[in-house]
Amino acid sequence: MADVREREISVEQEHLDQVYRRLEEKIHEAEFLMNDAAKRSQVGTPGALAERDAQVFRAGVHLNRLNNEFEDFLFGRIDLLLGKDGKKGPDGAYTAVEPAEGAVRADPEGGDGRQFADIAETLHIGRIGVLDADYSPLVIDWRAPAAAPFYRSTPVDPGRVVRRRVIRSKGRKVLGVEDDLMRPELTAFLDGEELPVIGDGALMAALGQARSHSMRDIVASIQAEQDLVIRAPAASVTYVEGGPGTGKTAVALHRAAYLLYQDRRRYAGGILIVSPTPLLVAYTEGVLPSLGEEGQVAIRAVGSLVDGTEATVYDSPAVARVKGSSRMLKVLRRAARGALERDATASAASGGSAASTAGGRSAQGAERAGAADPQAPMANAHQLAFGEEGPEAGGEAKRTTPTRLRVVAFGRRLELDADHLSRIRQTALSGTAPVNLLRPRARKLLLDALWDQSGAAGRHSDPELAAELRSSFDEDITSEDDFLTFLDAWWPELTPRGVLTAMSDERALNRWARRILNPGEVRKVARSLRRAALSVHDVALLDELQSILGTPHRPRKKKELDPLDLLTGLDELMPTREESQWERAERLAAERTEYAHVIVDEAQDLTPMQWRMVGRRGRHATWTVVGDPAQSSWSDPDEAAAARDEALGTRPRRRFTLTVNYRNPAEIADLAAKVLALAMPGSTSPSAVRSTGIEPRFAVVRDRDLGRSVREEAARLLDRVEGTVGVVVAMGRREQAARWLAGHGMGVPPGERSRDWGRVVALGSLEAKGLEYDATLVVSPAEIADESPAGLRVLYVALTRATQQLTVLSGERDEPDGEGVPDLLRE
Ligand SMILES: Nc1ncnc2c1ncn2[C@@H]1O[C@H](COP(=O)(O)OP(=O)(O)OP(=O)(O)O)[C@@H](O)[C@H]1O
Repeated sequence: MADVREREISVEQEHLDQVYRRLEEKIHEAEFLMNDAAKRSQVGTPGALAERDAQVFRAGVHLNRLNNEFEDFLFGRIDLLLGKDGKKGPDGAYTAVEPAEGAVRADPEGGDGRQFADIAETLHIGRIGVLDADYSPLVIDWRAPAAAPFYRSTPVDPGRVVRRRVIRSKGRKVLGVEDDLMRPELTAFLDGEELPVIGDGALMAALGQARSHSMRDIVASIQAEQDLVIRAPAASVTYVEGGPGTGKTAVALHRAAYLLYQDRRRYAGGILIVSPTPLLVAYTEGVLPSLGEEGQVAIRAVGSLVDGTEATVYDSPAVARVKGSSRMLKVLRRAARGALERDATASAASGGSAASTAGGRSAQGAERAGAADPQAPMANAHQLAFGEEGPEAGGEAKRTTPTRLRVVAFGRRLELDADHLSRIRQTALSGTAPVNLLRPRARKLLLDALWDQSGAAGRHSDPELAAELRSSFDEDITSEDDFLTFLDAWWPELTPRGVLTAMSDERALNRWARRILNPGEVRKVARSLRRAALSVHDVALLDELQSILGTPHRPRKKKELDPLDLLTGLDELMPTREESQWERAERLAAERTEYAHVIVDEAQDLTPMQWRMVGRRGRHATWTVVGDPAQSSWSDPDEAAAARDEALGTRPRRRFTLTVNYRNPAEIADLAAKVLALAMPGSTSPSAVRSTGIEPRFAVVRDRDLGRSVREEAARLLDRVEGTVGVVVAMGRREQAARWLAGHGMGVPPGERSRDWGRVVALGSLEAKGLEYDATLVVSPAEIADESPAGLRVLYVALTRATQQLTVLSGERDEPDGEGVPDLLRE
């Protein structure tokens, strides 16, 4: 058998060598194109320059792909029977292909009923397609319709596939092959020799591998039910549900690569993948480059969807529940209008007037603080643990709204008092237009009121003269610095951050949240907004505020010219350089706020406000939404579902369910199923595809020393697995757990120094979303479950992270029995 294996490896090696020879030829071609393009740069006509840019762009992309060091560049092969004429299935894949009549023949001797056939075609599958010089395929791109049978064929429905082979290689060397036989009843021949079968199949080989801190692609072992999702047509909404470990994240990533391959032009508009945490972004972001796709896909954590924000702080569950709820929408709308008038009551009460007068005090500086200030205290983000409220944003100079406007025009002193100003503001604010876009309207209303007061309106009966007089009146006033300073203070340009800061004032928030939030909620939300860092839930509020406020139109800055060129007149002679195709692509990617396709991972966790934020990024997009309601950490799934439906609109949905758990061995999946039964009675868990024979371990905190027990149990797991260990604790303990694992304040015994603690990670329960480890230590199930209304579902997530071993550590609160099994996990 070893001989056969070696022989089969050398057969694949020969093929790989041929592929590399061809790739080298293609690299030379691409280099030639680049050089040729460089030469054309000598020719200066605009047409030639544009053509050169386009050519360099294409050749550069090509070279980049070919030079990319693909590990296992070639990974698959299928051996096929002679087929009927191929027909495309509804999704573009050749699934309907069946063997041709007579492709399989019965034993000529009649003997034991065995069947025989000849292999008519062999296809190699890889990360990108490579054609030979005569255009015959040496490697087929895994996303091409012809590659679909590699994934879709099963022994139940084999189609033309007799043998599916996964080829393992590193660089240019083939290391091994694993075969699955799709038609075991058949004796097949290739070039007159019987087709050999090597190994136990690729899936089991892939699943048994140790995990690292980044996810691997599954391109060599995608299963049939997953392939249906990956290749589903992109129209409307593709909706995928499946329990933990069913490959939802993997499928979502492969789908992005598939869509790009299938319609690159359409998806030049960008694909956005929304992920729940920065940890999951970091874990998954290597998958697309390994599939040969980069650039057009943005993977963003839900706390980083607004440019320039990277929120990692979590609000306490009570605060998150309010901030995530769609009740906030009305509060924000009121706040965005109310923030214009910050501290009006306070300043009126103290008799203060920040009015701008023609020769009197000016409101200078009034606009610098508070709502209009982009540098308001929240900009100063730093990491805080869940539940901590952090330092108060004190010491900020409060912006006060001027309560009087005095100007001198046409030799008369004119004045608008607080009541008048307030009426003008109300008139300007009527309607739903974005607040920042209403400033010109407010300015116009002020001028109208001053004009009325001036009495100049009746001076001329001739309409032309009257209009002239009015426009010189307006000019007179608006050219005064004091009027402009007043306007800036009275109707400042608001920023989302500024309004959020204004909402940290409990009295103000109370006004804006009247009959929407109760006083306790107002207090908590205002307090949470006074901390220095943005929370993950604040980001959706910022985004909502941005759309409520609007961005005032600013004339585009004129290109700056070199003063010397201006002096010498050279600027007239120098043609302005056209933006190159490359620069344009980069600029568009940087400016992109809407996408052609949006993929939402862990969709069950999006709050209503987050759905609104994500929805704004895909107003004209097609969608792939993957999630598992049983893992939802949001307390009110019905409210979130309504917001989701609003974001997705009336687009039709195509639903898929994934049913097999590839991550957890049966021993761990069975334990997790007990919590699922409590968290969502009646729902079924996915079936685990393998078992290890290793039961979960139940440990109990020793000597009431939680920290030391955590470290001991983590060390024990480190010794038992080759890859990573995740220690999952309640959110309130995440920083404490990191200190325990670092050994702070504990004497570290000599034996421990040799352990590789870099393989261990401490995680708050909400951060464990989507991640996986070789081994997991779940600390105090009761603590995790009690932390929020969705606590049992969060615990279910924590228990389903391990690919090999699981330890559950219980404290007193878990009420462990004699075996250490906590109350929540008993029968
Ligand atoms: N066809 C496959 N071949 C090999 N490995 C697979 C396959 N499908 C899934 N896996 C592996 O199973 C694990 C779980 O996959 P993934 O994280 O995508 O699941 P999930 O459904 O998103 O889980 P969760 O809901 O818990 O976040 C990953 O390690 C993934 O690589």
